[in-house]
Amino acid sequence: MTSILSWLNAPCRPLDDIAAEAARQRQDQLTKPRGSLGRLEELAIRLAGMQGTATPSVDPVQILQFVSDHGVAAEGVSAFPQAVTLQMLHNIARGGAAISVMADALGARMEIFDLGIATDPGPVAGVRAARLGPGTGNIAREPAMTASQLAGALNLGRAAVEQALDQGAGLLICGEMGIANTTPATALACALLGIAPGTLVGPGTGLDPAGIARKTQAIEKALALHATSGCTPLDLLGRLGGFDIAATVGAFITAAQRGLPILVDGFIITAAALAAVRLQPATRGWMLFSHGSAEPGHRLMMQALDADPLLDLGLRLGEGSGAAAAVPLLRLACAVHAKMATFAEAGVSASGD
Ligand SMILES: Cc1cc2ncn([C@H]3O[C@H](COP(=O)(O)O)[C@@H](O)[C@H]3O)c2cc1C
Ligand SMILES: O=C(O)c1cccnc1
Repeated sequence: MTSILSWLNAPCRPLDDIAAEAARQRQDQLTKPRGSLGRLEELAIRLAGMQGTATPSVDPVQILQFVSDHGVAAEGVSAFPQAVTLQMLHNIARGGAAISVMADALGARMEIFDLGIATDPGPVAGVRAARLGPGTGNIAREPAMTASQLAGALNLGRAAVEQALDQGAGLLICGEMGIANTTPATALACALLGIAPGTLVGPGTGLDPAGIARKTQAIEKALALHATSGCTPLDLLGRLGGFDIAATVGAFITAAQRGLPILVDGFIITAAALAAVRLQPATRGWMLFSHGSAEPGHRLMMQALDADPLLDLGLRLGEGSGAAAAVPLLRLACAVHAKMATFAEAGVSASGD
């Protein structure tokens, strides 16, 4: 296992401090009061440091959409039945899901993966079959993944990012769809942060209080069973995570190693981001955080990552939708950085004295 996944330990690409400093200096010469474009300035500077260029660009935007089932759905932890995962796979592929419409509106590339839906859909136009099993194990009773499934999911995320890089991607978004996946995301975050389930658990797709109590119990059982002393973040990912979450971890670590900026989505993808940072702390430097999810535990995960989201729109969908919503901000940050006139170019006085 360790040898199959030795790439996980390869160092992340260092950020280019010289390019970031040059971008900071350019921002101060643009025709606006210094700092007046606030976080748009910061975005351009960070992207310049990641891409090692004075003129960063996030295009083409690559969305990787990971669809998979979660055995813990059997514990009644979602407001929706497991069959919705398969139905949504077809909907995403046909263009009817929120992320499908957003990707189209943004002109972003989206690749859709079936990583293991409970029922094998057979060939579906626009979907890559990369099935690791008929969903994960029920974490309240057994580990989510075998060692080879975990390695398969991590390697798949890696290969997908390598392909996106070959196609010139400028920004990575990972999305997920899989009924019940706020449960493994919560369990993983609880184990990584040492927080009790009652503090992090939330309604997901819309559980009532009795449903939230069932979900809390399922997570408590899973933690008692799997989060034993001495287990590593990789053990926790395999025992408590999901195919979607593990593929995202593999994708994020690879993006940081290969120098591709990451735009992190909501609750589930942030749990994956947390696991990636625990495995490879320097991954954090490659992450931008798109939005604060309405799922209550998201705030604590973001605090642990020292992350301040760009948007707070009350979204609680997943699919990469919150990250997609923030893409126009990144594009605007890059555009003003590259195209605004400097004080010297425009003949505008650079100071009030
Ligand atoms: C129609 C529909 C579309 C979705 N798209 C994303 N999710 C989101 O909700 C699920 C997680 O919430 P829980 O843990 O409560 O099941 C995941 O599939 C996530 O992507 C959806 C959920 C539904 C019902
Ligand atoms: O923020 C998310 O990613 C989220 C929240 C609730 C349900 N599904 C996804």
